[in-house]
Amino acid sequence: MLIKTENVKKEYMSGKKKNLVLKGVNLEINAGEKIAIVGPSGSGKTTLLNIIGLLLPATEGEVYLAGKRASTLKEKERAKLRNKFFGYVFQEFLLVEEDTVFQNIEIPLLYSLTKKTKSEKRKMVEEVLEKVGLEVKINEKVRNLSGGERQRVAIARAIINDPEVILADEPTGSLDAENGEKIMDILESLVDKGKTLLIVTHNEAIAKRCDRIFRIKDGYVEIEE
Ligand SMILES: Nc1ncnc2c1ncn2[C@@H]1O[C@H](COP(=O)(O)OP(=O)(O)OP(=O)(O)O)[C@@H](O)[C@H]1O
Repeated sequence: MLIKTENVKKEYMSGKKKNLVLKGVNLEINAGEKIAIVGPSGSGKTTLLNIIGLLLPATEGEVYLAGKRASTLKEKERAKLRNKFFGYVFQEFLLVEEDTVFQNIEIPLLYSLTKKTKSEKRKMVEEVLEKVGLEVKINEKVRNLSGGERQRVAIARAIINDPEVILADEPTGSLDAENGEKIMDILESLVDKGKTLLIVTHNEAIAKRCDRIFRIKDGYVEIEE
């Protein structure tokens, strides 16, 4: 088992009122699985994804990543997991508009422990761009790209450090059906090569393409095989 959550709870404060969004989530995810996280707006999908991805602390409960207890990790180990274990794909892309596709994708390499030469970096960026079918745009500025192309750049950046798990928050949300399907094709091809995928989606057609669906309802997760 690659990822496990044990009785994960998350409470937010909105003003003086407490809002218990996750009331006790128990999940087990195996390597190579394709999981959709679905549920109504505000049900806690992004919250759950971010807790699993070490971007947000749980109020209670525990997350295990490759057997390690997340709560006991030192900051350095957490940073390493964020950089190497997870690849994050968000809807808002978080790309640098004025920079080229190459410059945007090499960013995670700048934070990696093993320093790369310029030509090594170029080769790695070319390889991931080939995986997402965007080689020809390597020197294009991001601001000149379409929504679907931007999402492909975001995926390329997420996989450049060869993560084990891809966490995707509504990666098809801003795209039309055809481009959304194409992005899903790319994510599926990565799973075929051994990666694990957790994808938050409102789109039932995208969810149906996954091995299992985690449906958040009233703070708990119902699992559909
Ligand atoms: N930082 C925060 N502080 C207070 N409340 C928050 C915070 N982040 C999220 N919430 C609340 O927690 C609930 C769950 O939010 P979350 O973004 O996880 O839902 P979601 O299922 O991903 O929603 P959507 O489908 O609309 O993106 C919402 O009611 C939201 O307002």
